[in-house]
Amino acid sequence: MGLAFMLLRIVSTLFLVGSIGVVIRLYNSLVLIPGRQRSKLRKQGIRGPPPSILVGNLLQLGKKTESKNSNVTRDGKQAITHSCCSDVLPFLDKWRRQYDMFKFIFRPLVLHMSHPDVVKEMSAYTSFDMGRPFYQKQGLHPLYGEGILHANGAVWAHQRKVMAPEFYMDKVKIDEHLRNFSGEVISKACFGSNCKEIISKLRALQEIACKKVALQGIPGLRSLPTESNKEMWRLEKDVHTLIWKEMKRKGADSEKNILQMLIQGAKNSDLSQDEVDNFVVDNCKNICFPAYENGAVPAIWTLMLLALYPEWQDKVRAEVLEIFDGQSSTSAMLNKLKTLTMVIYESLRLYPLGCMLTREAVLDTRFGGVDVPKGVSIWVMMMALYEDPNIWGPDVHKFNPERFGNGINGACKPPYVYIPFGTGPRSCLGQHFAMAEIKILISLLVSNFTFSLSPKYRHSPVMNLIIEPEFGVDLLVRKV
Ligand code: HEM
Repeated sequence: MGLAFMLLRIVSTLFLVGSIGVVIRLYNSLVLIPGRQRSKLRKQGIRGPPPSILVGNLLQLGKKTESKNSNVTRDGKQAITHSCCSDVLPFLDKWRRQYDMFKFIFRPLVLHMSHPDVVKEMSAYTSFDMGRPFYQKQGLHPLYGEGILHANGAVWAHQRKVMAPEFYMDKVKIDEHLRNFSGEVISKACFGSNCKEIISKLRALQEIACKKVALQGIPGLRSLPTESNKEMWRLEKDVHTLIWKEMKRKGADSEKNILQMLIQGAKNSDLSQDEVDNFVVDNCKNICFPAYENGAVPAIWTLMLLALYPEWQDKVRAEVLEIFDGQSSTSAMLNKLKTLTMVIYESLRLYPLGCMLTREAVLDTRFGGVDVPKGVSIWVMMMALYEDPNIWGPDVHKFNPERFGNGINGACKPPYVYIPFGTGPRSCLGQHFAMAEIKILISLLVSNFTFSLSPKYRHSPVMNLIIEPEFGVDLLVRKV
């Protein structure tokens, strides 16, 4: 009895001490450390809306304005205003004005900046990086060089798909077509064949991740065994297994694709077999995940804008017909598509793929004139920069590709604020691939069809990890 009582006392004491330890730890990481960080930043004049514990201001940030029912007419220019920042992140837009324009803290650990100078410094900074991906460390750049050429080939190989019968229909919801197209392109470029299952699972993974985006910052949430977390883990595992099978199946293949380049690069390293497998699978995942959506969505926005501004559609068509002259495209031809490049740049300004660039201070650092404590995340709000009249002039909310007539340097002051593909050592690995894909896709479409916005189209940019049209884009399509 006495022994049992003693044991019970020991266990309950251990439990009590353990619980107190956990509470102290949580209090420290959720209240004390962020509080200290906030106070350091506040002393330097950086203010922001009062954050709540755990989620800071994330829930407010996730709220968007009611989707507008824009009655788009065939010449619907008046019906659409291009003000993505205030549409997608209305709170951010409000706070930006309220708290000293550009600098504020918006959740305990996040320092929010959109001052142009910060971007310039960011491009030079490496101490903010948490390490470059392995393929970069090894000097492997699977999407540069031959990767891009391969993308060209893959896109052209799909020319007939774009011209499939459903595209001759009068009314087309373009989104699914372009997503399927982009999925096939990256699948071919990466694996040498159309791995529909991998792509559809990545899409499902992205849809779940979108729903959780507002809650991402809540500590520990990702590891709770909730239904959606379990579904996400299952999908992640499935994608991993499918890519692994693909890798084993094609191991000795002589075909030139990203998978082969990764396998080759990994083989030349001193990694163990297990590490090689994980390296190849993880990199394929990292490349396919952004490529699938990122290839399609900018093309969807560009088509929406060309449908809305037929004069630019005509200019792009004339340029494409003149340069391609009935032949298949080459890299040199793509480089000559100046008007189309200007249109794509303007489209990425008004409807950027992501609204921010993020870095974490891994050390106490001085950055943008501010002492940034270790552990603070810095979010550069690209979207806010793209809607700043001081940078772009009074027509900032207008679609005016002409502003890129003299390239990025001529379009904005200072030029480094326009960074659709990010900046520094972690900038977009697929930027040349993406530009080639979008250019070829738009060229094919404008040279075969004319299009205008359908009255069914509802303009409502929404943030689902990336900024996409909430209800898709409905076009009226006619064969040229
Ligand atoms: C127009 C389309 C695209 C845009 C606007 C875009 C934009 C971006 C941006 C802003 C980043 C973050 C850069 C930074 O933090 O500095 C990024 C990273 C990345 N993108 Fe893209 N992207 C596009 C298409 C693609 C495509 C098609 C692929 C793959 C084929 C791709 C692969 C990647 C990868 C792997 C990273 C991570 C790079 C790293 O962390 O080192 N992207 N992209």
